[in-house]
Amino acid sequence: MGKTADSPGSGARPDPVRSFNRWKKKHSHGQNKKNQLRKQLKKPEWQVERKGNSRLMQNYEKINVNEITRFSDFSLSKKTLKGLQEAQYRLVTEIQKQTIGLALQGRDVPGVAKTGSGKTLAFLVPVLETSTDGLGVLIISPMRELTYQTFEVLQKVGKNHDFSAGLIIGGKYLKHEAERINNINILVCAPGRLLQHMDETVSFHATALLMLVLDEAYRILDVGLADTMNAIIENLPKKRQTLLFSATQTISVKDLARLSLKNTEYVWVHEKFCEQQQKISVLYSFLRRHLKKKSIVFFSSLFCQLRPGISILQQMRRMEVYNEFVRKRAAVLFASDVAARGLDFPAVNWALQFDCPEDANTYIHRAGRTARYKEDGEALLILLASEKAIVQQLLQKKVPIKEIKINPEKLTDIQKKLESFLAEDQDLKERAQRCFDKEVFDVSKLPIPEYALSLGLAVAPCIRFLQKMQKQPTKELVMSQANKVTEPRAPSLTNDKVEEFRAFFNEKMSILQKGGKRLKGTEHRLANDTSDGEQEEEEDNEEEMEEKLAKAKGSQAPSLPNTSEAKKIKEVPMQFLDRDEEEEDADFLKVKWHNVFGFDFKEEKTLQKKEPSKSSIKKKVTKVAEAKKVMKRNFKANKKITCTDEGELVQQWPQMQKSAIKDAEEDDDTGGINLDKAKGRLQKEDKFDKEEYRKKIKAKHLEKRLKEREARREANTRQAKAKDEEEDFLDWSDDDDDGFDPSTLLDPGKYRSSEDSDMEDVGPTSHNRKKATWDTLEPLDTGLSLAEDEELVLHLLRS
Ligand SMILES: Nc1ncnc2c1ncn2[C@@H]1O[C@H](COP(=O)(O)OP(=O)(O)OP(=O)(O)O)[C@@H](O)[C@H]1O
Repeated sequence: MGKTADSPGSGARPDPVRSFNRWKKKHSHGQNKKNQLRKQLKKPEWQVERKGNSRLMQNYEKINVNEITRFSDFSLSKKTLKGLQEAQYRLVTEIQKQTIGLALQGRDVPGVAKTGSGKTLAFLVPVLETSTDGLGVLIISPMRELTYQTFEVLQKVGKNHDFSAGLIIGGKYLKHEAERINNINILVCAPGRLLQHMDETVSFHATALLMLVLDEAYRILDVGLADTMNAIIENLPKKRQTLLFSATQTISVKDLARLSLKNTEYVWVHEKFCEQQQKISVLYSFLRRHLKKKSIVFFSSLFCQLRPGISILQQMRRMEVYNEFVRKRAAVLFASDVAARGLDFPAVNWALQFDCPEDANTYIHRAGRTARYKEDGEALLILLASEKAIVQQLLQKKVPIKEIKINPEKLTDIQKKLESFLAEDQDLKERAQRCFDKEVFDVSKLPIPEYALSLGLAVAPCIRFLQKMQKQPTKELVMSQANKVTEPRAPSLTNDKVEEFRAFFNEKMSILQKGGKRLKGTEHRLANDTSDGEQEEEEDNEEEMEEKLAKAKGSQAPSLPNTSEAKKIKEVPMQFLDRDEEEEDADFLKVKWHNVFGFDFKEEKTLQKKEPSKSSIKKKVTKVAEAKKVMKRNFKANKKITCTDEGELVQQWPQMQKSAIKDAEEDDDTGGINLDKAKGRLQKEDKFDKEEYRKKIKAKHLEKRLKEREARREANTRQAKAKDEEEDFLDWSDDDDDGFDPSTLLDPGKYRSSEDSDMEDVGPTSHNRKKATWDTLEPLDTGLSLAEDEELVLHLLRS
């Protein structure tokens, strides 16, 4: 019998479905076990991240600056790279290229680069790559506006990170800040408020600090903030990384020591040209480092015309200066181009060209003052970016040039020294200010603030003609318009800048003019002008500004979800981002970016733009209002008192009221100016002055006439005497009648007519003489009153 397919038998195949199910059960059981095991083995996210970070950190040492073009070329975390990409930052700027790698390697980096070169990201990227528990990073900026800006960028680029970041900007909400400041990993702040928390907030400490960043370090380390910064630094751990960023100004070696910088790499990013305001420091530093050499420093003739305080041309003409320079082994001669041609100075080590030569030929002549005959010598040309055209000319002339980078560590910044010299010496200061004289050169093409600094002037003088020039189109402009040339002369002070400054100034003024307690405080500080007044003033202003901000924010309240939140915002005008408390409890390390007060910077900005604050509306200040303001301040002018010949003390300035009518108004202390009364008083004063003046003139006339009469009388006496002598002579020559010539006698008529005298009758011609006299005699106008004439006559009669 045959087997059916269904019948079970010993050789029957197992049911595939059942066996699959059995296999599946077994396999999934194993898989579950594996999964469970895997789960057990899995590390927390933060641990994984740390591991990744340490892998990245191993790559830091391999960073090669020359190979960096994009942020992704650095060994950065995914979160930072994502943030950078989302903010459209891909390629690095020069300062970022030069500093980020060094900072990641843990070096202290003082970085100097011009404004707008991307310094903010240069320090924020390393900040974001610093993993931290507690307060790990402090970013200090000198001004409130800067802290805002920095915080905005930090918020944008670091949004994928889990740190908490906070911005404290001062104001009266110290307590509110104090409650939250401890939960911050990255703190952006201004120095004054930070120190206040260090002093007053018991729970606040920075013992775990890993990185200190000073933005605009030059200003933070300035004398005005020196005490505050020293106190802050005392509260920070010594073992930390420090990044300092500054625009154009050098950071002195002393300051670097103050911050106890170690393992420092100075980064100086410039276009390999000298900055205008550095020129003088470069020259000074060069000379200090070549004290045993003989150098000639060439200034352009223009510089000589500017009278830098030493008569350069004159000295060049003087042979003894020439001889002395030749004789000395080490000396510096300041020279103009006159010396560049022809004069032979043996053994000059350096020909230094402080001002760019007019052309390649002048360069060659100047450089030719060194390396004469078989001697060695070197030539150095200090070039500004605006003078780079000369490089091309020199290359054309086949002059070999080598670019030298200034080593900032060896550069002595004498800016402050220059400024203090000028502060002490008014004459020197005036000379420096005169350097802006338009006769000398085209000041409109100057970078004014930089040029002022290079002359030691902290503030550029007011250049009226330049402002006028900006208002009126120049000839060139008119011509260029006629020729449809679109590039007019570009004055360096734009109207926008002037307007910007004016708005800023008005705002500051309006803050000062506010009434109430605060104003009194401000006045007090102004009068006392304490040494750290600058900082206090800044913080006080900050408080005022913050009040304004609060007002602006108050008006924003309706757009907020509920009133309690709105109240919160109103109460806390500063941005203070910290971690959410609930979240903090749940996961201590995982702290999200969270804007507690729901404050939107953009909204804030547009709000400020849309709603011009009272202060930004330009107020027309009348002279009367200004005078009142000055009166309220109770300033007292200096007195100038001189001593007359008679020993009487006379007050010259301020002029005293001399009129007899010293009105009772003086006692009228109503606090304002009564214009009508003041006018009346001035008129009376004027009348009194005129009378006094007239009297003085009359007295002078009288004196003059008396003198004239005296002189005439003396002349008459002399003539009478001469006549006597003549008569004597005639008597004596009586014997010799033939020798007498009557024509030698004086013509008495002539004599008389020339005199308006009423003297005695002298002989037979007296009648004629009298007639002649009366014919020509005009009635005498003494210019005096009748009484005075009488007095004069009496005086004459008496004498
Ligand atoms: N790598 C980059 N790619 C594109 N834009 C950048 C980059 N770095 C910075 N910027 C932009 O350049 C501008 C200037 O940058 P930043 O404010 O950092 O300059 P700064 O040197 O700090 O200037 P200041 O001294 O005036 O503060 C900013 O608008 C910034 O967004």
